[in-house]
Amino acid sequence: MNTDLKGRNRFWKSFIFAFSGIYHAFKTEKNLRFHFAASIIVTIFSIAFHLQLVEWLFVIICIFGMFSLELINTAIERIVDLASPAYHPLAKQAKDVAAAAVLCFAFMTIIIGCIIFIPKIVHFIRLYFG
Ligand SMILES: Nc1ncnc2c1ncn2[C@@H]1O[C@H](COP(=O)(O)OP(=O)(O)OP(=O)(O)O)[C@@H](O)[C@H]1O
Repeated sequence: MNTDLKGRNRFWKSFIFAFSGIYHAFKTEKNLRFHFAASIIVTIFSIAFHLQLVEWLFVIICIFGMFSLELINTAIERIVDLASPAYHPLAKQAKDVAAAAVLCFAFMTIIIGCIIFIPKIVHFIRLYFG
């Protein structure tokens, strides 16, 4: 019973720690705030264009995937700053490779966004202005 309660406390505490991580990253990383603004705009467009279920799934994967990668990138930056405050070529590689992972995912989201939204935007323009 006692260990049950301890386990449950630990479970909720891990949520609180995770949310404080999100809060810290949001406060300090302007890229994360940019992604947040972009994801709100994409969500508004998704609602306006009445996306199909599969399209919504791709949009959700892109939004949350981007946030997750950006948070991991922030964690790597902090670890590198802690381990190597002075310049070191390995510290540079670690930060640059982590940033490259974010960039790769960002390219993927742009391609998926173009595949989903360009035909809908073209259809909209033809319907109302063509
Ligand atoms: N300790 C270090 N040793 C070597 N190169 C570094 C080190 N710290 C940063 N760099 C290089 O400088 C770049 C910018 O690092 P900086 O810490 O200013 O920004 P960041 O933490 O990578 O990104 P952000 O601006 O999103 O916080 C890194 O991508 C890396 O190439």
